[in-house]
Amino acid sequence: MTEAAAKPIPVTVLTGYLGAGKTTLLNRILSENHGKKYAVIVNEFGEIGIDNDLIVESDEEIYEMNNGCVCCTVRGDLIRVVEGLMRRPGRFDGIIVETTGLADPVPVAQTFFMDDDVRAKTELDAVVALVDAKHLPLRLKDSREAEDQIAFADVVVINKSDLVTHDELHRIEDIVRAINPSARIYSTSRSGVDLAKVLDQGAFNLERALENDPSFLDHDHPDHVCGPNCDHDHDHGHHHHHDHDHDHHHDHDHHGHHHDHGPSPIHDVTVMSISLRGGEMNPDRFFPWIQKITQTDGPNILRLKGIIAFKGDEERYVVQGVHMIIEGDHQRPWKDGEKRESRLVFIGRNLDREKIEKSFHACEATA
Ligand SMILES: Nc1nc2c(ncn2[C@@H]2O[C@H](COP(=O)(O)OP(=O)(O)OP(=O)(O)O)[C@@H](O)[C@H]2O)c(=O)[nH]1
Repeated sequence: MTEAAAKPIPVTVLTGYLGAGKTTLLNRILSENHGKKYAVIVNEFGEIGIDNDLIVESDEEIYEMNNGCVCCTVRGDLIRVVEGLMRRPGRFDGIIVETTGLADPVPVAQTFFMDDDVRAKTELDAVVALVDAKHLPLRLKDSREAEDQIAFADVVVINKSDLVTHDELHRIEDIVRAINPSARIYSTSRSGVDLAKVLDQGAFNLERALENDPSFLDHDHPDHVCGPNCDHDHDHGHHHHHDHDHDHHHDHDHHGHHHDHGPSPIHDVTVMSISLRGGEMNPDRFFPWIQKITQTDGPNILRLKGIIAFKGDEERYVVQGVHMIIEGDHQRPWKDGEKRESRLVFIGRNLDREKIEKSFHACEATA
């Protein structure tokens, strides 16, 4: 084995709340000409895989981990994927893990210390948190996750600076600094931060992680014990001392005690997702519908994203939103043999599933 191959592979964990700009940053990493090769691991939330469709096409290897409960995905799939990558030394310069917007980055980070083999061959380089400058004040009110993600990060990228004033941006910087005084903080739009400030940082600080959470390295971390229906294999020296009975569904995650502000609440079970799948859409119905729904239900829509097939349109149309801000664009031509269907996911609170489903299907093109 060459010396280069023996060097631990740096791992960058991308975190940040739903819609903050993680995939936008990932796409830059995959498209920019930096001469490095990354393996990408994406964990997504929502029943129908859309995130993978939003990642630019590139030569990089992309591993999707769909719908796993964060603790199980981390303990199972993530270790397996990383171990698989490690068997091919020299092929990658780094690993990037994009976590779901609702995930606590702590168990993801822990993975790189728990398994001896993984620990020896990888090096957690930095936890990078994306922050949506426009919606952070709202997030800090309603989502403990948003604060936890910032608190645990080594690098914080305050994104969407185009949606706020200078004064607001300074206020956001102050808030982020107050939550995490030791992080490197950058402000940008379209996740346009200099990649040299994000990758290869050597910024993860185990001592700081342990200071914030003395049980960070414990195999039996109290926060990350799985329930009885956990389906991951328990062969990592990880035993179940107590059950906290959660159904292993996609809409929950765990909180580490890495940021000291009182007892940890139960995960955010109020967040739900609605996955819609339909045929070709009539644009004259679809656009007014999506406009209306984001105006009326916007406060409850944390995230929406979809790939839409419009009748008579040769290209796939991507629609994305965060609360009332929505954007859309053609992505690429439909490929031969690709099913021309429309998929749309809403993630939010108090969403009326039946109403949304029915009105979505009413936008379908009739023959
Ligand atoms: N106005 C504005 N929009 C942005 C900016 N960065 C990203 N967006 C848009 O915000 C939406 C969400 O961006 P993503 O990069 O998909 O966010 P994400 O964090 O990967 O989202 P999830 O994976 O769903 O958690 C997309 O519609 C982006 O085009 C920005 O700086 N300004």
